[in-house]
Amino acid sequence: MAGVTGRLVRGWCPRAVRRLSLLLTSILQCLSFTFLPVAKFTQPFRNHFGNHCWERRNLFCPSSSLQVPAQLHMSKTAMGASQKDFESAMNQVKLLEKDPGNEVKLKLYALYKQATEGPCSTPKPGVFDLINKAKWDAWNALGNLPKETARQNYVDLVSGLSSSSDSSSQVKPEADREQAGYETLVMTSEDGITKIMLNRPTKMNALTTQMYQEIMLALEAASKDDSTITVLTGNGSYFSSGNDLTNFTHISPDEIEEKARRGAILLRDFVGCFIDFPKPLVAAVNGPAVGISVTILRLFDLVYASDRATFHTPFSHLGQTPEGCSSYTFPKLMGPGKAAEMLIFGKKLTAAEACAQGLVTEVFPDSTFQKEVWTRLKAYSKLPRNALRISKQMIRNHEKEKLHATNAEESRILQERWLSDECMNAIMNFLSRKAKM
Ligand SMILES: CCCCCCCCCCC/C=C/C(=O)SCCNC(=O)CCNC(=O)[C@H](O)C(C)(C)COP(=O)(O)OP(=O)(O)OC[C@H]1O[C@@H](n2cnc3c(N)ncnc32)[C@H](O)[C@@H]1OP(=O)(O)O
Repeated sequence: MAGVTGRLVRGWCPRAVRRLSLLLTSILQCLSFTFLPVAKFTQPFRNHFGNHCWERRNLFCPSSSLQVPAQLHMSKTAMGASQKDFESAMNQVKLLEKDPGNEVKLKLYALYKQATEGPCSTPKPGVFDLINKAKWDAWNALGNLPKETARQNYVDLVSGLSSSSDSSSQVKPEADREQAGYETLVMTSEDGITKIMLNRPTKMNALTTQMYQEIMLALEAASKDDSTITVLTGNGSYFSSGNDLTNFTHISPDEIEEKARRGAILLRDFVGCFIDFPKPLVAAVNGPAVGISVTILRLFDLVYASDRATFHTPFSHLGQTPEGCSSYTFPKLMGPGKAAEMLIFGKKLTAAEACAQGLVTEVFPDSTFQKEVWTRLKAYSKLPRNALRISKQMIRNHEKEKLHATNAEESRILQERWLSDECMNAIMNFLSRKAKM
């Protein structure tokens, strides 16, 4: 007890901890509504997708543990899906033998609606109409995602599901063979390009600890596969809303120091993977980016952005400090004044502003973003692979040591920040905003 109290006095104010604990209890009580058994949930999806032999599952599975994924597939993907591809994907969905789980079904539903009807404009169902609310939320979360992008994402998702369910009954060609499993990403490979797509669109692709782990595994796999270029992008309306602030919840006061220590190691390892990535790495920033999803961009070789994207690093607002090597790369890139506006004062940049500062390589209209980016990348992927790889490493090697040192220092400072009242109060504010809604 004395040890716990000591830690509280040093780090977290006890009143604030009690407040957080009460708040979390009430949030958990609210959330327990969503972990309902599920017979209720499957039927409406079957109505839409046909009568499959799907098991009953929970609609939302709590998935923020540090598990290594159970199964994963690398599948071929359609990067510019036609109406025919889309219709064929709809037929494939009906033939799936394995229940893909309610989370995936929600994504399929949302993408289908977006692809066929455009942005959600129907009234939000009442709070007790759980099924329709979940479906509405999933569709609404896609924002103004263009119909053609939704169609393509639908085809990509179905293609992944089909190859995963085929794998038990067929031997596939080498390039298509099942590799491992991800729950929070979709990883596909085609035409010399490996695409890693962040796949929590209803949470704006906020990064859970599981997601950091899966991205590291995916980068490791991509660094060794036979593709020429690796691309990171987001599913839905956001590129990513940065660190998932619920990473800070479910922590008792006596665990906090250890969690912060492990969080700092996770952060250092995660950013380290981008510093060391050996092949050309491209970010296709499909929508707004927040926090760490902005800072790491400087570690990419190309950053293509939709004109809908924004770039926001509200670290001070969260009682936190810069990471992703941005305390070194941003001032070097845009000068100390502009870097201070972003990193200290949290100024949000438009895509055009980020391009003017050199953070973004090129901006494309949202309506043609996917088509133009993938056409460009397909052409680049035909260039001699080894030359691309060696040139990238020549550019990166000048400052690798400095980047690793910066990364280690930023992670160390954040470890301390996470124990501060400023940080905890900011996270409480975000979570209580949710609890009030
Ligand atoms: C002890 C510590 C261990 C920690 C280990 C961590 C290791 C690595 C740390 C790396 C450091 C990184 C720092 C950062 O990235 S700082 C930036 C953090 N991000 C934010 O502050 C953004 C917070 N989100 C928002 O401001 C808004 O959600 C947003 C503007 C993005 C969108 O607003 P909008 O109104 O359009 O949509 P909603 O808010 O309704 O969002 C829809 C649902 O998604 C949930 N959501 C979105 N973003 C996050 C997030 N970052 N964390 C948690 N949840 C998020 C949101 O709550 C909604 O969920 P519900 O539908 O369930 O309400």
